[in-house]
Amino acid sequence: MTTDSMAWQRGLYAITDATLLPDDRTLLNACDAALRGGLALLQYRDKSGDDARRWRQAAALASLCQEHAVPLIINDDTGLALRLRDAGFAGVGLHLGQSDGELAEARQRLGGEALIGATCHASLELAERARVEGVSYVAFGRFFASRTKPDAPPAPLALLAQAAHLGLPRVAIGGINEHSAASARRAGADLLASVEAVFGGSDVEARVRRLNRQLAALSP
Ligand SMILES: Cc1ncc(COP(=O)(O)OP(=O)(O)O)c(N)n1
Ligand SMILES: Cc1ncsc1CCOP(=O)(O)O
Ligand SMILES: [Mg+2]
Repeated sequence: MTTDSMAWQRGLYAITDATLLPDDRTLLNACDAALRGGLALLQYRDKSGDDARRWRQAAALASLCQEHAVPLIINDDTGLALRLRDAGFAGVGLHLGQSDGELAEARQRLGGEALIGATCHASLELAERARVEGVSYVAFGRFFASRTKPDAPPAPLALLAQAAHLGLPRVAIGGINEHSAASARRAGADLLASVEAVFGGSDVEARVRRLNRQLAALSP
């Protein structure tokens, strides 16, 4: 797989959740279904602190994502992303929040090709700094109420248009679902990042297909 294609820059960005997907089988089945439904990006987000589990699950997802030619983004953990890359998995990227380490250092360690994203909350200044540090995309939000991360700082939709000058794909996160995706897209989001709308129900593939149909109806 190569990530020099632009396909990752627009569409649905699914993020895993250890509460909704508590064991390996549930996680892999759900991610496989989501990938079949059509994702631009998949993020592995696991706060368990269990290194063996995180390696096992991330490696299984990296293999799955490679089959589907979709980049796998590792949340928070530059070391895990590097370890996967060094194990030979293609298309492994990284997402860092404001307390998750230095973006410039991650860029230097992962190299120029890796997809690296940054949480910018509601701040254009953070996004401008992240761009200087070499990120591939900037993420803003939360834009709507989120049960996954209810205390994430809120952001106004108008920010998405204000970030256009950065020239980077803009991710909208926080409460993105079939009721809110259209307004986030119309406000300027290139990528719609979601946990619950993708993984919060039984038929994951159908949920993803529904969201994609909605987005396709709004394009270009
Ligand atoms: C695409 C995307 N955007 C934002 C976040 C949030 O990152 P962070 O602020 O570091 O919070 P945690 O996800 O680590 O709880 C994200 N993970 N992905
Ligand atoms: C990780 C994160 N960062 C800001 S909101 C959020 C959670 C997104 O989950 P959901 O799509 O279920 O609101
Ligand atoms: Mg983080």
